[in-house]
Amino acid sequence: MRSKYAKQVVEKLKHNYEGEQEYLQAIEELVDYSQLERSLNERFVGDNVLERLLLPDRVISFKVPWVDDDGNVQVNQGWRVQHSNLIGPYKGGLRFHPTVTESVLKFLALEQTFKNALTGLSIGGAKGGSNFDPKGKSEREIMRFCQAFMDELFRHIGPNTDVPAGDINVGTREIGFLFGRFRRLQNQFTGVITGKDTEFGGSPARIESTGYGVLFFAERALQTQGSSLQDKTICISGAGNVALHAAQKAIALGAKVLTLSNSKGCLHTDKGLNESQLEQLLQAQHSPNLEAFANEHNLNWQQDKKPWQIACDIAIPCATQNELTGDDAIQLIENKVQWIFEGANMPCDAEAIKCFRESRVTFAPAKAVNAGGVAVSLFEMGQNASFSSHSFEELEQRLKETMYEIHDNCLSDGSNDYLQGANSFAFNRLVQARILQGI
Ligand SMILES: NC(=O)C1=CN([C@@H]2O[C@H](COP(=O)(O)OP(=O)(O)OC[C@H]3O[C@@H](n4cnc5c(N)ncnc54)[C@H](OP(=O)(O)O)[C@@H]3O)[C@@H](O)[C@H]2O)C=CC1
Ligand SMILES: O=C(O)CCC(=O)C(=O)O
Repeated sequence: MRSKYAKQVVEKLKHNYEGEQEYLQAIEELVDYSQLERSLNERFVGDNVLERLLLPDRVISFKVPWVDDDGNVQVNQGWRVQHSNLIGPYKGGLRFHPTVTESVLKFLALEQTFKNALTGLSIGGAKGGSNFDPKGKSEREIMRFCQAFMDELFRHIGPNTDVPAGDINVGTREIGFLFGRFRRLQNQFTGVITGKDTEFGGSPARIESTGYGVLFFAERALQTQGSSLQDKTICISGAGNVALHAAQKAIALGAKVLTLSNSKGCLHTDKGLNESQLEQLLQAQHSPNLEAFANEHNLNWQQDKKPWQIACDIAIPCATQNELTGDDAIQLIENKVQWIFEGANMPCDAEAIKCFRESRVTFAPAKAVNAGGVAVSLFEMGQNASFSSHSFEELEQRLKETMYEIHDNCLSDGSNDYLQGANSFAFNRLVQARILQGI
């Protein structure tokens, strides 16, 4: 139930940002699924804390002119949304994809702020990117685009100001190009961006951390319900960084991974993928060609299909926002799915969340489940600040402990409701910080 104050704030934002569908969707989810009424004291309302927490501090928007291989000048739009540095430097990934808009980045930056607060660590929230489509571009074109993007971004970031990282289509290669340009422009070697190659300050576990973290969270959630991942069937969507590392860890923990997918279709096997198949998929430098892989290994390839029509115990959407709709949720529920762990950011649309909550399915939101990536990014920042390094094993252990702690933070309000618990924990931290730091 929204209070009168929360209703007024949401109505105002809906009016002011009409058309920013993803941003408004994230706002409504946060307001509806948290125990905001517990914060409704005089200061919260009088200081208009809710509106101030939901609005980004600033949105930086810029043009990115770059030269293609034919010598033509192309122009894309770039953004950095610095949502909140109340509890730590702005932090969050960069996404290069034709579907990127200001609304998408505003939702991602808002979610990032709450996710980072939920970790209990000292990290603020931001997100950035461009509508640049790297598909079909040469490596030199991608490099020139990254350099042009950094030619503007560099003046807005710094190790204590704002620390970007990767996201869709921004992996170790792109981070290298971005970091190289920053270093040249500023003549500084600092931890200004995370997800770097380990040869120049990267954390040995950052690539694996989001996907592995998803599975550590799932492991803890199932343990709490007296169950385990052993022999559970899992449908995963996506075939990028998060999806493949989630699949790899799921297999290592004894589960059966039935699907992967990409924008072209879905790979399916009732037997489950094995470790060496995952190794082969992880060798592909960028999102692998799943259809060719399915043909090579005699697996089932379903063109233009999503994984959600396949019966499984656990569904882990790891591709993109709103990829799992209300109809997909109904299908999963009919097929007796028991757990949903969001690996991507906001992959379940509002209708799907409603369906899961009305059924007996356990639903755990992205801001809790996929927080392992940003947590290990913070470890990379610490490593860079102290010119030290850590082993993979040490970082994986810290990641596991952090994911268990995030899991327990979600349940700390006693509601046994991951969505409500995650939002409320993060809200409480941010509201406190907002009030204590004045107007
Ligand atoms: N990388 C990280 O550390 C973190 C990532 N996340 C979130 O996880 C999700 C995946 O990110 P990541 O794995 O890094 O990205 P990648 O670029 O590595 O992979 C993205 C995957 O999703 C697929 N995909 C993208 N858009 C669509 C679409 N519209 N329909 C179907 N499939 C699609 C891609 O397929 P194709 O190649 O065909 O486009 C690809 O297989 C995102 O929501 C991201 O915000 C969250 C926390 C941290
Ligand atoms: O590692 C980071 O800074 C951010 C990761 C990210 O973009 C996310 O959690 O969605």
